[in-house]
Amino acid sequence: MASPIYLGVVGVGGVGTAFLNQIARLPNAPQLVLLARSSQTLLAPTPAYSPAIPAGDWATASAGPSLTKKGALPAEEIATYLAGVPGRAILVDNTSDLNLARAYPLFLKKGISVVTPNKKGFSDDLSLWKDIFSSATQGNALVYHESTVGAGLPVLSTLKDLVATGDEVTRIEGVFSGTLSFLFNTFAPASSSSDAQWSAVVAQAKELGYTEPDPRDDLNGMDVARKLTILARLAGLEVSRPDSFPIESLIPTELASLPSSADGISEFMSRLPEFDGQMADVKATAEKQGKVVRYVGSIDIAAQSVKVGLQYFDKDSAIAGLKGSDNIISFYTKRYGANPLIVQGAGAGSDVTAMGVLGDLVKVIQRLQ
Ligand SMILES: NC(=O)C1=CN([C@@H]2O[C@H](COP(=O)(O)OP(=O)(O)OC[C@H]3O[C@@H](n4cnc5c(N)ncnc54)[C@H](OP(=O)(O)O)[C@@H]3O)[C@@H](O)[C@H]2O)C=CC1
Ligand SMILES: N[C@@H](CC=O)C(=O)O
Ligand code: NA
Repeated sequence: MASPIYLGVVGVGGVGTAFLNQIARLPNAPQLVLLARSSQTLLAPTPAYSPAIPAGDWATASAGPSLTKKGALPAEEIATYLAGVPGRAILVDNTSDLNLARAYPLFLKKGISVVTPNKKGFSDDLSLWKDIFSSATQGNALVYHESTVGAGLPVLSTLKDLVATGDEVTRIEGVFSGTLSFLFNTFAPASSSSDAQWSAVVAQAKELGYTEPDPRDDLNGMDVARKLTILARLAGLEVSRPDSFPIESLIPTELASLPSSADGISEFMSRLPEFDGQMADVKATAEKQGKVVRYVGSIDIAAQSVKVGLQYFDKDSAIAGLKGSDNIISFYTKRYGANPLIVQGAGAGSDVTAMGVLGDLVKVIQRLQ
């Protein structure tokens, strides 16, 4: 008989909330026994791990007496709790926390599978990447992270299939940031004119839930660099760190040293309008050449090079014509020849990202049973 599956979810922000709403509508969903945010943890009482937490109505249930409430728990304690379930356990990490990602090997060695849209663990030191996958093998657990690149778009599954079936991937290129796509498509559209100020569009992208918890992680190019690091590693390149190649930042120099705290984010957002002229100049330079500016990335496998930054594009090109938060990712391979395999669609947003996380969860459940 199949083992019952139990779920621990960390993070109930934009993606976490959309994920919980989607799983609440899933038939035969696993039992949700742990739900944590930065300062609180909700647990199904042990030893029975019952009653479970209602995914779609956890806030109401947390006010009642039947669930255990604690403050923030260290990763070790979460892992010990999940390792004790009477079945198989899966951790869904819907945070962007590097420290939690650093604990994935601990979870995996205990047999707890990991599903996450959090890029940090897969794009930080190469040693962590190796530790994650060797720990999964050791613990007979699974790791899925489709939403770390292109949100819910089938980017990693496509690349893995190309590699696993023996195709030779030579180049991967495109637009990898939903936020930067939205910013440039709105601020410098190819098919119309726009009076939008850069800072106002940045605020809009944050409001729409496209940005990282700290929008500077999008504007400094690091989010794109992390995605390219993940893709390059899956394609076989041993990229040591996401900052091991040049990354063009769109953060005004004057604001570069603000602290990475909540206050630092607020000060950055409130002072950004002072520097709208800088991005207006970039846009005007492209326009003088009859082009538009876009933020793109590329990986050349043979040359072992990764590039991240601004480029000018003809107004009738596919990249210039993207809409909303769309990503476009082209895989050049030996089998596909001169016409790349292209994946395109929304590359940010809570619902599409949560879909990628839930799709991974469904795959893990199928493989564990
Ligand atoms: N938004 C998008 O379009 C996409 C997002 N992603 C990734 O999804 C992840 C989540 O993004 P998003 O939902 O937008 O972010 P949010 O900032 O909306 O939510 C983050 C959540 O994580 C919680 N959290 C942060 N640190 C910890 C911690 N140490 N322990 C427990 N909980 C913690 C926060 O707690 P609290 O509620 O207490 O603040 C919050 O609930 C990120 O890794 C992001 O890169 C990937 C693809 C697309
Ligand atoms: N902030 C990211 C979210 C998805 O990874 C982006 O804008 O692409
Ligand atoms: Na994806």
